[in-house]
Amino acid sequence: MRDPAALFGSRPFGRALSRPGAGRIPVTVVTGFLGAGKTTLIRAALAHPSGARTAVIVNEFGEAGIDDVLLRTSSEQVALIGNGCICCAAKTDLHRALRNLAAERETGLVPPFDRVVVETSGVSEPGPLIQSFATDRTVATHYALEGLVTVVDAVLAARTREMAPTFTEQVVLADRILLSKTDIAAPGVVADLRLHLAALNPEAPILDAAEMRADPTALFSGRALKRAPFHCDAPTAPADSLYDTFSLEFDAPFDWPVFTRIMDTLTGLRGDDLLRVKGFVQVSGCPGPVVVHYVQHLSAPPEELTAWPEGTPRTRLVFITRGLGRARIAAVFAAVLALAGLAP
Ligand SMILES: Nc1nc2c(ncn2[C@@H]2O[C@H](COP(=O)(O)OP(=O)(O)OP(=O)(O)O)[C@@H](O)[C@H]2O)c(=O)[nH]1
Repeated sequence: MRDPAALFGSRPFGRALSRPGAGRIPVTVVTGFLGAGKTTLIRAALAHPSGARTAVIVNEFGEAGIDDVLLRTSSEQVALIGNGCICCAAKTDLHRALRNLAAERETGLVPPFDRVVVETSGVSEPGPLIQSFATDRTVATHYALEGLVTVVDAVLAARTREMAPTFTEQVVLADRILLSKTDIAAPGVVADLRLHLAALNPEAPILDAAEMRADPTALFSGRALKRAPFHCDAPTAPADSLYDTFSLEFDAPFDWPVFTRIMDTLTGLRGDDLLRVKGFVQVSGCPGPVVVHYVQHLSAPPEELTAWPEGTPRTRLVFITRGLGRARIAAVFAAVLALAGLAP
């Protein structure tokens, strides 16, 4: 591995909204639509020794924090903020988290850290977030925004850009674009996507997320931050109004085949509208939770953790859908469980 410290390095980019100065803490913002691979990227970066003194701020869109639990295994300092997007209304949560982190760092209340990574929720508009680094005096005093990295899902990008305006904003404002899931995308799709992304944002290098995860050196080297192209004085439609977000919890453990049948039914019937499902499943015979991820029609291989991270073992699933409410999803769970002779 080359010098991985450059991943979080304090070398400023040429033009920055707040110029990194002595003592300021560099901040890297990672954005990308729901399920694009932001947490996967950050976990990989934190797993490297150079990521040891990194604080992570996670903004999750959903009722229950899943990413923060996964990231906690890699960083000593993880803060979960809000339950929604970081946009005009919610950015104060980010300010508060950054201010608290700075204060706690000075008083030694938190383990020492040299840099901060902010994982935005998949539906966040990054413009107001970037702007806030220049407009909030306390934040600007303590922090220097180093870069905006946007992760783009190579399999689902075409579909996502049709349904979500935030996708385009995330690409246009990026200093680095990372293509994830190129390992499972058709080569022609990847080539077309590269052309589309290059047309949207000719300045940002388009890199492979898997390569960045293996060797993060090139991720943040020597690019200028773009200036946010708009102001947030005028109220914008809150991104979360486009989506239904809720969680479902179950006390009884699932038989794995029954759980997969439920999820196959859901993705088969309404995969287009099932934007994101993630969570911990309590599976009969497994001592720890099984971490599951679904992004529209795609499901990832489940990951079994050795122990429950917190609290009583129980299944906890976060859903982010387009027009599918809690009751409809719960009905599918109930129907398949009933077919299997089990009560929900
Ligand atoms: N095959 C493949 N899967 C990937 C890649 N990157 C991420 N994934 C999978 O995609 C799923 C979603 O990844 P996450 O890292 O949780 O995505 P995210 O952007 O943090 O998701 P949200 O926070 O919910 O918006 C997980 O199952 C990952 O294992 C990749 O490059 N290739």
